[in-house]
Amino acid sequence: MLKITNLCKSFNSNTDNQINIFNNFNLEVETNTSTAIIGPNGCGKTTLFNIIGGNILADQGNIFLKEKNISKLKEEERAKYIGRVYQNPSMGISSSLTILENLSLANKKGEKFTLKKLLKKENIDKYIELLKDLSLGLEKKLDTKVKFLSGGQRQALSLIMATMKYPDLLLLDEHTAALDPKTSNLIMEKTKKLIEKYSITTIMISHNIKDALKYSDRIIMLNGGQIVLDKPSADIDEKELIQIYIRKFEQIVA
Ligand SMILES: Nc1ncnc2c1ncn2[C@@H]1O[C@H](COP(=O)(O)OP(=O)(O)OP(=O)(O)O)[C@@H](O)[C@H]1O
Repeated sequence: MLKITNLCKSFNSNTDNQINIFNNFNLEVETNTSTAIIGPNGCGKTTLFNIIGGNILADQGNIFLKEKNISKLKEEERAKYIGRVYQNPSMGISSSLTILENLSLANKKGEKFTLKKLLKKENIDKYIELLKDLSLGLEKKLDTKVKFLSGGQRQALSLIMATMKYPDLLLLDEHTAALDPKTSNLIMEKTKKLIEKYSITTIMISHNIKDALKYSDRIIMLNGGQIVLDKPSADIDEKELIQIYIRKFEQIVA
């Protein structure tokens, strides 16, 4: 359902600082699967997400989502089909707006709206149900500004905002990396629940090998803009994967 063909991307092209990230990169991801992408710092993971999400354009190549070529669509148009949660709990969410306002904005993603229409509380029951599902008590804080929420609460809210329009693809960019271990586990479990509930095709970037294996069907290891390992998660255990990682990169991120 997601198909990337012959992707090429360089930064600072034709300068002394040219960085070649992807050179004829190809990837296919099946519908309703969960893929984890691991790989060392700077190997191109976030760049891949930025290209899929339309934050940056590829130099060459095509991206098909459900057979539709989205390569030339603007970021706002792709947002109708693609949800994203970032590593930084303040990205993808407006700190100075309330929970209700953020949810209302997410609910109108990809649509034209007026401010009056946006703030209409017509969908409040839906928001309350979604928040109740998180079991974090956020449904009682609809009028609280997001800047007063903890990192974990923000990531949970970001998850709801990224999935409430049932995207064809969910991109999780190290979305628990800034959280303490307990909160990280909590958010991973909430993520799993949401993905399963809505059957969302997901790609997750993680430096946490354990989580990558536990929460995905497929593991892809990237290096130098190339896939150097591609296996069903069930076919590899944590120890083996860490050993491969060390062998390939001579560094460990467990
Ligand atoms: N807009 C940009 N302009 C110039 N160089 C960039 C830009 N975005 C990314 N890069 C470079 O491209 C390379 C890949 O970056 P990217 O963020 O995709 O790596 P990553 O695998 O996500 O790393 P990490 O695990 O640290 O998040 C890095 O060398 C980075 O400095």
